[in-house]
Amino acid sequence: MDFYKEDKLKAVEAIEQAQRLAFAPVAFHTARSLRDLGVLAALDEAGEEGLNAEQITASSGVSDYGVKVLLDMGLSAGLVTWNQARQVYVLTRMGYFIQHDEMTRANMDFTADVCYAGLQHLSEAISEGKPAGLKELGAWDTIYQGLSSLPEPAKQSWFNFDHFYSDKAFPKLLELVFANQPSHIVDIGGNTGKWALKCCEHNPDVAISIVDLPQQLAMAKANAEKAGYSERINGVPCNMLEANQNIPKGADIYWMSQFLDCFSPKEITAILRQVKAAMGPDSRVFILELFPDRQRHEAGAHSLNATSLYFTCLANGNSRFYRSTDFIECIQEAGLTIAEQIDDIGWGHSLIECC
Ligand SMILES: C[S@@+](CC[C@H](N)C(=O)[O-])C[C@H]1O[C@@H](n2cnc3c(N)ncnc32)[C@H](O)[C@@H]1O
Repeated sequence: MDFYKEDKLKAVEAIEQAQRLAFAPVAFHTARSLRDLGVLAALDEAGEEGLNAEQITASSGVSDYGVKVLLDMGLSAGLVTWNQARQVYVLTRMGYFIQHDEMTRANMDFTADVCYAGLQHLSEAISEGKPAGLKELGAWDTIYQGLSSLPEPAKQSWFNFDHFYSDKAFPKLLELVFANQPSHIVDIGGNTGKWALKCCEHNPDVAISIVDLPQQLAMAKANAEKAGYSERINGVPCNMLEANQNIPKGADIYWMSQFLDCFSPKEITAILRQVKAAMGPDSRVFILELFPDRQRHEAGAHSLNATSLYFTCLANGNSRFYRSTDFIECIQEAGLTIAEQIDDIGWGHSLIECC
């Protein structure tokens, strides 16, 4: 990956960065507290004039001690600047993004509510090949069995994170997927049914079969019913890790969005073989994934590499966001042929079409 080919830091910068990393959890929680306690909002409203500690206390209700101890760390973390002459704090651009940017919020809440407690078990997860941090959320073997019953706020943050990334990609994806007017789409790992609902809204005739674990399907079915699409969306309970007979056969499209990254390479190949066996002569497979090595910006690769460790520590212990080169090997091993790959959809998704 081109972003990472050289060591760019001089020694003095490297030791400074090492300290930033050593205290990174403190900076993280400081930023989140400043956001959630309304301190960043108060500073945002004040603009370039800034506010002194007394004014921030008056506007946010946070104690004088709280304002000063948090904002002094905020200075070190780059969230605010300090005007010595006027004794005021001023919000920086980074502070602005922590307060307002939707992607930053989705990432931060996911990290805090879903991953943070579990990540302390990372070495154990790597040694055992199991999601050793998941016990911090519930007593399941993998997070997928527990998705519909995650405790709050983890549940909300998990779904916000997942949907944030898929929602942005939907308009372009609908255009690509409906180019050949499919009448039956099988959405494997269809989750809450968001994609199925979008497809039904987009096209009045298409029918969707959502294939997912039984406990997940209840939520998808309820959503389909609520939207008035229960006749066009059906649920197929199915554990794709078991040899299945019940994946609908001969559909126009087999759709897998952010699904295959939930599995190990061996499992991905086995799942794709099952899909291939269900395909008819004109069926197409569309795989929507996020690949660290296909990102335009280093921040994209950074986010994906970090999220991979959620898979390690909390999801199932053996999956990740793969490099595209590794992923393509699984597709080829399953006997599928790649017809097209389109990168840079939404927030950095890649769509692979296979036949
Ligand atoms: C990360 S979500 C993807 C959701 C959705 N497709 C999207 O793009 O937002 C993964 C989905 O795969 C489902 N899943 C995980 N393991 C599965 C399995 N063994 N068999 C069937 N579905 C599974 C989960 O229940 C979940 O709905």
